[in-house]
Amino acid sequence: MFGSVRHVLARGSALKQLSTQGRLYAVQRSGLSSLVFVETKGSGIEEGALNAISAARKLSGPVTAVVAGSEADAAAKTVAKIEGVDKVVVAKDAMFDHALPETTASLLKALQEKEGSTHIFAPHSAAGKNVMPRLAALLDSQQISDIVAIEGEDTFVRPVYAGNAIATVKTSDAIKILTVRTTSFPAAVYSDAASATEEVAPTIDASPLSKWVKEDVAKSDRPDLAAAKRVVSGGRAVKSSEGFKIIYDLADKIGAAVGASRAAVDAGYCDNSLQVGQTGRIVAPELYIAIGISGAIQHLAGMKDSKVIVAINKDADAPIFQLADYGLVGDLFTIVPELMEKV
Ligand SMILES: Cc1cc2nc3c(=O)[nH]c(=O)nc-3n(C[C@H](O)[C@H](O)[C@H](O)COP(=O)(O)OP(=O)(O)OC[C@H]3O[C@@H](n4cnc5c(N)ncnc54)[C@H](O)[C@@H]3O)c2cc1C
Repeated sequence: MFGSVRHVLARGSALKQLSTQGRLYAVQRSGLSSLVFVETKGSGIEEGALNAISAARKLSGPVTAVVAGSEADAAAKTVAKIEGVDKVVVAKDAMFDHALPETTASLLKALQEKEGSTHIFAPHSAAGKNVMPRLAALLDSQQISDIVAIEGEDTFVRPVYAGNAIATVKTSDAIKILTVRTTSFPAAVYSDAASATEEVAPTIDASPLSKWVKEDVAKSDRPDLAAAKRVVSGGRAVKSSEGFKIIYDLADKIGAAVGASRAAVDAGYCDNSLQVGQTGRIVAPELYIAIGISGAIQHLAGMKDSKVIVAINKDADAPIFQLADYGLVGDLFTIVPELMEKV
């Protein structure tokens, strides 16, 4: 089902190459260099940056991390210790808080021009997906989204059709704008040595187009879905939010994060931050247990790279069993309590 249909898409017309020729020469003369957008969380950073830095490291040339926000100086101290980062540029200004897309894109454009970067990376996170297309438009480039491998300085691999095919994309754009599927690149590690940091204050204005209102995040003591080693997910078959409790119980028993299908989320059985799939979170844990989930391609797109997949479903012909390493056919309300007794 997930055979890799490979095709090469050559992008960038001759006209476009001519129009960007000046910039192409400018970036080629100084060789490859990458800029990585690191999203800050107050004085901390979003972990996806570690995977984006690993991806950038696959190219030759220096890697510069961009840290922005009112506490960027504190966050920069963390980023400077990430292995593979050659320099951290720090834009300490409250206008960069919350990675508002238009303002952040303008910052990255200014830094690309300053550094002469050939490649700009961000995680394929909500912020990355929001900022990078705007940056691509500002730089007259085309974004390549959700890359899972890098074959060369202009050639990248990404899933298409909800992960049912793999496209190898070759771009002739002078500046490559890339979002990275974080589960496909190892997280960069921290070291004792710190790279250089440089404070910058580019002359850009905060965009009036979007403003920060508030954050409404479901609080949970369970492991974070994206980083968890084990995930237990429930589908429509749990029938209600009370029924979904069985998913939480098993997850807590084995120290797992909780996920859900879109049908379970849409029915209001659980919070939408738990949704796994094409329009939810992409996960690749060591163990994924899908309970009462049929295995629609949009769900599989978010979990098919899990190392071991266990499916519990009363329909022996459910598509999820084509992907599962272990399958239990039967009623989840019988099987899950039995399983909990045994683990
Ligand atoms: C553009 C688009 C994007 C989408 N994005 C996502 C996404 O990100 N994530 C996602 O999950 N879906 C997504 N979907 C929806 C997707 O197509 C499916 O509708 C959804 O995944 C189905 O959820 P489900 O498996 O829980 O429900 P169902 O398909 O209804 O499956 C329920 C399963 O439970 C089994 N079952 C029923 N009762 C029991 C029982 N008592 N014990 C055991 N098994 C039982 C049934 O046999 C069935 O296989 C998207 C759809 C579209 C069009």
